[in-house]
Amino acid sequence: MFGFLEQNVSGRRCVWVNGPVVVGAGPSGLAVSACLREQGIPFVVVERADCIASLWQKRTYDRLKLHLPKKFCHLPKLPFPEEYPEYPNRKQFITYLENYAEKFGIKPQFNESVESAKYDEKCGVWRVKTVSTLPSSIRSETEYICQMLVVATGENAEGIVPEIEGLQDFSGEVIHVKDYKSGEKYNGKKVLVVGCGNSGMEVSLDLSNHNAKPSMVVRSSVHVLPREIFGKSTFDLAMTLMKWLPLWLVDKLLLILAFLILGNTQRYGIKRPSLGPLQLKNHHGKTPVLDIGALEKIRSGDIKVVAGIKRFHRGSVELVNGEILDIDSVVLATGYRSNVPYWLQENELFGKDGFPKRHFPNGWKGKRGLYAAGFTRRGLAGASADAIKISQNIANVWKEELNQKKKKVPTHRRCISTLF
Ligand SMILES: Cc1cc2nc3c(=O)[nH]c(=O)nc-3n(C[C@H](O)[C@H](O)[C@H](O)COP(=O)(O)OP(=O)(O)OC[C@H]3O[C@@H](n4cnc5c(N)ncnc54)[C@H](O)[C@@H]3O)c2cc1C
Ligand SMILES: NC(=O)C1=CN([C@@H]2O[C@H](COP(=O)(O)OP(=O)(O)OC[C@H]3O[C@@H](n4cnc5c(N)ncnc54)[C@H](OP(=O)(O)O)[C@@H]3O)[C@@H](O)[C@H]2O)C=CC1
Ligand SMILES: O=C(O)C(=O)Cc1c[nH]c2ccccc12
Repeated sequence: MFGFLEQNVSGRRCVWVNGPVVVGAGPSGLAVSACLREQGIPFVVVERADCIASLWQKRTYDRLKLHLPKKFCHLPKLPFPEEYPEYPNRKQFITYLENYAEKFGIKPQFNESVESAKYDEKCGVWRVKTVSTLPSSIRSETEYICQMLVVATGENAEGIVPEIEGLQDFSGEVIHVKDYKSGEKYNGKKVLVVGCGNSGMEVSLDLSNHNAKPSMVVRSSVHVLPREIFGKSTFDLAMTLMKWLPLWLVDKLLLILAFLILGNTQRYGIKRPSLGPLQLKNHHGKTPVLDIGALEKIRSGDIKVVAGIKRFHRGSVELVNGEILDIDSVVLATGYRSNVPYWLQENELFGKDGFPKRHFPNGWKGKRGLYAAGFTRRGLAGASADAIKISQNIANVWKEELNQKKKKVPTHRRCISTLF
């Protein structure tokens, strides 16, 4: 896969990659790599962490389980083991991904963070610059040069930390939910959970299960659906209904069923958005909460629902309705963002928000050999769909180029002398 490897005068390693460079070794990067391996195409995977699936290994909490049934979450060419439960837990999912990487011989370049990637028009190549993330190492840099680039850095690359008045002066611990592991250490503590997406709901539940006292901030609205309806996955049911009915009608049915099972969530301070849950997910990327028990705790008062935040004080928080709550700690479950705009110097495929400008199913391919995997806002199933299309497209380009090379001298040779 490495054409050649050299040290240039400034100490930067330059690596010519025969085949695509894949940025990110999460489920999306692994899925693309596995499909490329099956097609016999060489590739290099670059990963900033020291392991595969770093979101799952390092930035998720102990009790996490997939919230969609396993048939919607496996990657291409390898279903979950039969003995896995319907909703695999975090450890099982990580084991599955490790076996996946092993099976397809995926060996990422770990501890290398991509800091910039730019298309070199003159040479017709992508220049992908990485910096070592190892703390003790001197800043070692590598430049990968390739003709195809697969962006697989994820929708959840960075935690969003909102600027809230007084937060700097708050005397207790403040963490983003990506650093939350368990409610164990919060026993007896009053914890403000900011945000009511799946993270905020599940962390509030975990805190309550560990005898902490969570208050969850709901500043606007959210759709809460039961994870299962009459023993069948709500997501599965929705997918089945969508084959026959328009989205708005499926939404109406889901909301009727949710009302019958959960009751009126508004009674507990949780307003529903005016757009239905699937329409909201499709048009705005906002995931409905699939409830695994938080609502019951809200009903019983073990999780308190509170209004938006006005400002923090040293040991308390002031809400927009004037209420003041004494709190010991804060968990910011305030969402994630893509980091693509920080490093990819391109503005045709990706927009300013770090997501492809064109929506599913059209956002996976750009120009000049650029691809986006895992930005469909459709979870793991979306990542798998991208991987299949991307690898197929790369295989076609690859085979075409091989045929052309048989006929004439490859064009990139002209450039090599100017690269160093
Ligand atoms: C808590 C949580 C639970 C979820 N549960 C489900 C679920 O049950 N079902 C479902 O379908 N989806 C779920 N999702 C959606 C989630 O997006 C996918 O599960 C999946 O992790 C996405 O894979 P990915 O490879 O696209 O991104 P990631 O898993 O985030 O992987 C991206 C990788 O790229 C690396 N990276 C980022 N930037 C750089 C850089 N500049 N240089 C080098 N490497 C970089 C990261 O370190 C990371 O390892 C969940 C998400 C979260 C946050
Ligand atoms: N078991 C599982 O499989 C789990 C899956 N996930 C997935 O991970 C992804 C990320 O979820 P999540 O981390 O919940 O992020 P989300 O983006 O879904 O939710 C962020 C929440 O934070 C709120 N918020 C943001 N800023 C503020 C602020 N300044 N004050 C008050 N509230 C604020 C938002 O409110 P508003 O709507 O008003 O902006 C929203 O409720 C989702 O796709 C989710 O499904 C997460 C956890 C568990
Ligand atoms: O868990 C997530 O974040 C997902 O994106 C999975 C997902 C894709 N489509 C959905 C619709 C409703 C709930 C979850 C998902």
